[in-house]
Amino acid sequence: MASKGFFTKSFLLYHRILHRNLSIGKLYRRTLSAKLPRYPSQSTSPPSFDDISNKTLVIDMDEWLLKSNSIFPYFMLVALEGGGYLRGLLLLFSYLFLYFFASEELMLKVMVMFSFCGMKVDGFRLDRAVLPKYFLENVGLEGFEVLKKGLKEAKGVVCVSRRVPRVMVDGFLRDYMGVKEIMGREIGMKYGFFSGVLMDWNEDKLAQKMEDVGGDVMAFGSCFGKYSQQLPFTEIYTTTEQEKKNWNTLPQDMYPNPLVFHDGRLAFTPTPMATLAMFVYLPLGIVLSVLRSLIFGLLPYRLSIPLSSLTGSRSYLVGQPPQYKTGTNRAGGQLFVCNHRTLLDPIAISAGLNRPVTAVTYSLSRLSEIISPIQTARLTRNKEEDRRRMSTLLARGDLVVCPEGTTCREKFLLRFSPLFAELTDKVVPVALNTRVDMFYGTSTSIFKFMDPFYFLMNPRPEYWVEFLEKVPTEGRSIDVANGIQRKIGEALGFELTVLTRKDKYMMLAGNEGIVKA
Ligand SMILES: O=P(O)(O)OC[C@H](O)CO
Repeated sequence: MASKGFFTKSFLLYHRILHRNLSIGKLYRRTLSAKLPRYPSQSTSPPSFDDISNKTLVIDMDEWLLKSNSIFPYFMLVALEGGGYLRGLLLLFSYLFLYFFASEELMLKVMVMFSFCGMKVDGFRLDRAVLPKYFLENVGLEGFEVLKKGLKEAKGVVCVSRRVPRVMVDGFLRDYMGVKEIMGREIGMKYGFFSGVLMDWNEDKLAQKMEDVGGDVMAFGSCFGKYSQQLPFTEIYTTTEQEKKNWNTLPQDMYPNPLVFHDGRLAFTPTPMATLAMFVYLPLGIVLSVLRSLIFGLLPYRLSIPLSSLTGSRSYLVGQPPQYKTGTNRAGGQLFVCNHRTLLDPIAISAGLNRPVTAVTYSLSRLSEIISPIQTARLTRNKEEDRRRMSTLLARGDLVVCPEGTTCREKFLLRFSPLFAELTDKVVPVALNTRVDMFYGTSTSIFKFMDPFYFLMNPRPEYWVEFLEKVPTEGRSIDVANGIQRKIGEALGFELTVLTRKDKYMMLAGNEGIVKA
């Protein structure tokens, strides 16, 4: 009992001393920072944000914002999506070779060299079109909260990327995180091409920036500790790899700007092992893609669906597909209105109905038209001409329209163009969803004709087709179109937007998405 009392007293004494020291530490930090701003204190505890309206936050992206410190996947994305499979393979082999003996800096320089050397500077859009998705999936909620607070309340926020070059992070930080001041290492350029040489980190530039900003500077990231004597930080907050493992991932509904569009073929994070697995799988994937194309192109659906499922692909039919049209509609066939996931949507609907349909297309490559197992008909984007063409087709038989006009990979629906609502008195909305595990079957690249092959190259591609209740097309066509968009959105749990094909192509490819036949 006596010893228990002794321990309790000792513990309380220890606690009091500790508490006093910590309080003094806090005071010390403030006094110190006021007198000697060149020697800031460092803290691993969460920052207290009483009033930061006159402070500037400097946040290290790698150390404070991203959960995983592995940056190889971002370089592999640049190499594969911007350069191709050969460049990706070279990057992978050089990385695996150097992994065991090269320093971090050497590895970084080699990765930059293999990913960027010879790539055109003009039109480099991977930082906006491809990389943001992968950075967003790696943002730690705890680190993000600091950035969010800073952007809302602080005098300024500067994001620093010491490892991933600035050209790779700019789009993500600016467009999705809302950061305006971004500093990072540069890559050499010559004659409009990246040389692949990674420039040294310029501490003077950061110091200059801090001087311009003035006032109290709170730094987030342990790397700032190294420079605490050269840079005017007042407080430095650090975290460890171990701590970051316990961080939560930023949930999608908390993204400051939603990720509606993204591009690139890869549908997985290309870590070294995942990339190696993809290269090993690739020959089999090509065989599977050709085989599945032949199965769907040559055989009737009652054979092609079970056969393709033997190759690993899956199709799910939800709800009862409508039978042949009976009734007194103006037109001869039924009009199916669906959301747009891939070029294969009309084929999936045709398979669900177990009968042929015609699909209207816009900016489809000639090759895709030739190899299509169903009939396709081009639209012109001239309203009168398109109405005439669609009415003629509908009079002849069933017609599939994707009024979004372009595919969307994420759980969003783009604006539905209302022309279809003027063609018939009833339409059948169809909700479509897909799942891919290795490659996206859509793109804005010049090799768009490869889209269906990429979809079929996945180890286990999946399609869901849900036929919804018929909808009358009474009232204004725009209201009908919005109503059907809402119905499909509800069935899929997707968010509705007013974004268009033009918005998508301008953002991802910098053009309006007109594909030459
Ligand atoms: O390749 P997307 O995503 O622009 O979609 C193309 C349309 O299906 C063409 O009709």
